[in-house]
Amino acid sequence: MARTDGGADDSEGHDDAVEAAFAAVASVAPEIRAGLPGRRTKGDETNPSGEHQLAADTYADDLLLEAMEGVDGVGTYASEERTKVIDVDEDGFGDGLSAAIDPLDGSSNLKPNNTMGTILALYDAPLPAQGADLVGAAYVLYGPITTMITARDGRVTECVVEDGSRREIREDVTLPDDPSVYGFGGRVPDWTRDFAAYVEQVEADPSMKLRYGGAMIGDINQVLTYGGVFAYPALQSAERGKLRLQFEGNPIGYIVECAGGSSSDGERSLLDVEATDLHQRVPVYVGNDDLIDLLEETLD
Ligand SMILES: O=P(O)(O)OC[C@H]1O[C@](O)(COP(=O)(O)O)[C@@H](O)[C@@H]1O
Ligand SMILES: [Mg+2]
Ligand SMILES: [Mg+2]
Repeated sequence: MARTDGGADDSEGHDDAVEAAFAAVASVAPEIRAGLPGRRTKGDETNPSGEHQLAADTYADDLLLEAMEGVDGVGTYASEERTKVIDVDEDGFGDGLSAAIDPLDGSSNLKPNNTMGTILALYDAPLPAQGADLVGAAYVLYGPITTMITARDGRVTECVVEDGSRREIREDVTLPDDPSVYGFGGRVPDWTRDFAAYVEQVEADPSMKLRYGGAMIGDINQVLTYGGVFAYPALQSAERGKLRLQFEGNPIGYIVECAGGSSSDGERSLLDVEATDLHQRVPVYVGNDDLIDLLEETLD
């Protein structure tokens, strides 16, 4: 399902802060990328979701915190790698937008040298916040080239990141009408019966090809490019799935909805899911409207 307004509007004057936050993430993207060699192994420390952190996860997190501290209009910083929200405004009162960041998305892809990303969500509300309070979201894709997708006010733009600056390569990015890719996470035997029934229907369409890369950002960028559906579903062993609402589900739902697609937790738009905890998980289904409608009908 898609919300009709694609999240909160930007009329309350956050334009400069949203733009500055996008620029700040772009500015550190080359440094994050350059720091990846030598930070590819897991350490003993775990993040608040209980996953072992790579040196690269915490390295990227530190750089992004520093970058957000310099952004006027951003009041707080939270990330997948930290337990608590941090005040980053000059006065230390946390006034301004809330930035929620997945510093490295798909970090288990670092060992086999595959695609990864960085995700930014900007909420006009204290964290944890509902997706409907988003005023902007973005991601960086560390692929063969570094690109960045930004979304705000119902519009999505794709840029190449060069020397820490963005050069626009595609404006008004929308999902193609003739979807051709799908990527579904979780072990197949762990899928629910209803989700397996959905997959069967998707696979019955001869124009649909499997593309699953183990980094949501890589898979989402394929959906934005070719049209289709990405899911990290509710599992028999984990009814809330794997991905995190504040750092992953909400910003990706917002971006896909701004690009004319739909998002769902199985029942409703991701942007309508109640936020109860900073690190709460949520099943994520995003893609072309028809494919998400079919998903919601099948899971009903
Ligand atoms: O290894 P799995 O179970 O396929 O999980 C892959 C999924 O988990 C993630 O890596 C989770 O993100 P993090 O790397 O930020 O923890 C997604 O990017 C990806 O879609
Ligand atoms: Mg992630
Ligand atoms: Mg991560």
